Parts: sequence; structure tokens; C-alpha cells
Amino acid sequence: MRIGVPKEIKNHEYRVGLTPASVRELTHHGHEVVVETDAAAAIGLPDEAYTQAGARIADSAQAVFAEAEMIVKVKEPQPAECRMLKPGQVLFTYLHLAPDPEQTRLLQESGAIAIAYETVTDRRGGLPLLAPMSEVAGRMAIQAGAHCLERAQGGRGVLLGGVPGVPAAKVVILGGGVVGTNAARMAMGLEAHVTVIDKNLDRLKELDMQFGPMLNTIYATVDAIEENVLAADLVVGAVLVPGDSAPRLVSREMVANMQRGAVAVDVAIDQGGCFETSKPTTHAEPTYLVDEVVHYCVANMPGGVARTSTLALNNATLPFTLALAGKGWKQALADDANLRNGLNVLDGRITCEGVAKAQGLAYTPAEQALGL
Ligand SMILES: NC(=O)C1=CN([C@@H]2O[C@H](COP(=O)(O)OP(=O)(O)OC[C@H]3O[C@@H](n4cnc5c(N)ncnc54)[C@H](O)[C@@H]3O)[C@@H](O)[C@H]2O)C=CC1
Ligand SMILES: CC(=O)C(=O)O
Ligand SMILES: [Mg+2]
Repeated sequence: MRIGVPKEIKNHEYRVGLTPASVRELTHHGHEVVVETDAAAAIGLPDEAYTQAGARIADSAQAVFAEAEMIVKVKEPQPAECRMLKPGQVLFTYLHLAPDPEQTRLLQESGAIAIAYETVTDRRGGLPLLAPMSEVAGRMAIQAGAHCLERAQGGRGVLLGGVPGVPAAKVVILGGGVVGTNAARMAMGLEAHVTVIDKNLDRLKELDMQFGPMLNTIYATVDAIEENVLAADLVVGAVLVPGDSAPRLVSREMVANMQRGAVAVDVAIDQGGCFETSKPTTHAEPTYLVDEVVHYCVANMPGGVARTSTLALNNATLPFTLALAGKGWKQALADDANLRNGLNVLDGRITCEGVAKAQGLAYTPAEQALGL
């Protein structure tokens, strides 16, 4: 198969769909790879590393989209990229369609086969292609939150760990999945007072076993969320209902009653965010204030540490990329129910239930769309 890797064009997005090591694996298996020039030069992966791995370098995104049978990317295609997609072309990347009607429509119109990293599953019900970026974003959430808490950033001038004689900051994490666990681990490492709130009791039990008495775990009720958010210095939004829009757990009124200079890091912003006051921001302008609460809502946080993130993402995506390239998309999707859960759009039909529900569109089960 001929696989194309365009340079990412989202604001301050320096990740890339394939590393040279992944390219070598694909060319070793007899596939052709074409990479846009300077696709990953910013993270120390120059064109020569790709040519040594067996790729060809193309001088534009247009050239990559024109000749590839499958496009492997990182972020959701921007409108200009959607318009370059062709009927029958496979797109393998993050999509986050639930809160994005424009992209959904453009993908439907393109006739491409759109497979979203974030809805591919594993045998244990996890999300193996979201997990590495959630690990990164969860860890970054505490770095970003600590920075935003500095007074010069609009924060309340609080140090996460406090010092002897002065209490530690209160960090409240909504959602104890991959983002939440990694955020908790970093915040505990900095000696903050950390609370995780989740509606999944089994998950809370696992966290309790993992971290012991240093971590407070609380079952998610409106009451518990309100009480903890209002007392928090830093709130991390880390909930997810796969495929669907994020549940809005923190209302505008709750934000208005938060402490002045408190910080909200809404990692769940890529699925619409879990604060009513959240709107997507960029690495160039990551924060804004609502009622003197600092909001950090960067939708591509891992792009900030693009080298680490690219390597971590490729570790997870490579087996699926190899399967799609080796078997062809139809067979690969037919053989693997977990990969099939990644299929979001086929022949203009929406095959992810969460996306269809979030946008009030008709849902076609992937099996039906594939004629299985
Ligand atoms: N902004 C960014 O750059 C990035 C954003 N993300 C996003 O972060 C979010 C979280 O991802 P993961 O941790 O991987 O998901 P996950 O599935 O591992 O964890 C989500 C947790 O939320 C809990 N949850 C769901 N609904 C809830 C509710 N109503 N109340 C309380 N808890 C609830 C679930 O029980 C689960 O434990 C996702 O939206 C993901 O796309 C991930 C990586 C990067
Ligand atoms: C998952 C996601 O949104 C990201 O890695 O940018
Ligand atoms: Mg306020």
C-alpha cells in the first residue's frame, strides 16, 4: 500500500503520523511511504532520517494527499486537508468528531474511510490509541496548572506543594481514567493535596489500591463535584464517554463561585470540555479568564512535547497501521472488532454511535456499513 504522511498544520502542532522507525517497519513489509518535506524536522527527525528508512519525500501536502491510498496523521484534518481527501482513501488519525459538525460534514462529503485513533478499543475495554496521549496530557495538566497558578498568569499565587508551615494546594481531578491517573501521579509527586472524582466505583477502588492514603477518591455526585470544585486551587477536567461529547460537570454558576485565581485545566476539551465555560485554546494563547478563574483548554496538549508524544503515539498505532496496510482496510476492519470500533465515517455514513448521537445524525453500525 502507498501511505502518505503530511506535515501537521494545527497551531503549534509538531507531532507527526509516522516516525522513521515506523516507516522502516512499513517499507520492510513491502509498503511505499511518502512523507511531506520537513514533516518532523522541528522535533529532530529530518527528511534524511525518512529517506534512510525507505520513504520518499514530497514537496507539498497536496502531493501526499494526491498519491496516498492511506493518510496517517496525528490531529483531526483541518478543512483544507478534508478537501484534499478522495473517495476510497483511508484516513487514520485523531478525529474527535462529536463536537465538530463541520469536520463531520466534510469527511462525509469526501467519501474517505475515516478511522479515529480515539475510538479504537482493546480487549479490556480500554482505548489503546488514546492512552499514550492521555498519559502525556495528564502529566502536562499538572505542569500547565502549576504555571497558571502563578500570580503573573492570573492564578492565585499558590505553590502546588506548599512549604513547611503552609498548606499544599488542593488539586481536584474530574475523571480517574488515563488522564486523571497520570495527573494524580504528577500532582502527588509535587506534594499537592489530590482528590480524584469518578462515577466508576471500580476505577476508584483501583486508584485507592494503587496510590493508598495519599490520594482521596470520591464518588461523582453533583454535590461532591460542587463541594470539591469550589474549594479547589486547580481543577483538571479528565472525563470521557468514548466517542460522545464530554459530560458538562461544572456549570457556569459553579465557576462563578470558584476561588478567585483558581485554575481549570480542561483536558477533555477535545470532546467539547467538561466545564460549561470551556472553549478550545491553542499553545500560542493557552488561557483566558472567566470570573477570574484561569481556563487552560488546549485541545492538542501533547503537541507541546511533540517528540515524546510522537514516539509514544507510534508505539501504539504501528500494529494497526501495519494491519491496515498489509490486509487492506476492508479485511483489517473485518478481522478486528477493536479496530472496527475506530471506524467513524464510511461512504458518508456515520459508524460511531457517540458521534451520531452528539450531532443528531443517523447511525449505521460499522458491521452493516461494511456488509459483514
Ligand atoms: N486536550 C488534549 O490535548 C488531550 C485530551 N484528551 C482527552 O482527555 C479526556 C480523558 O481521556 P482518558 O483519560 O484517556 O479517558 P478514560 O476513558 O481513560 O477516563 C475517563 C474517565 O472519566 C470517567 N467519567 C465519565 N463520565 C463521568 C462522569 N459523568 N462523572 C465522573 N466521571 C466520569 C470514566 O469513568 C473514566 O474513568 C478525553 O476527552 C480525551 O480525548 C486526551 C489526550 C490529549
Ligand atoms: C488526543 C488528542 O487530542 C491529542 O493528542 O491531541
Ligand atoms: Mg469565580
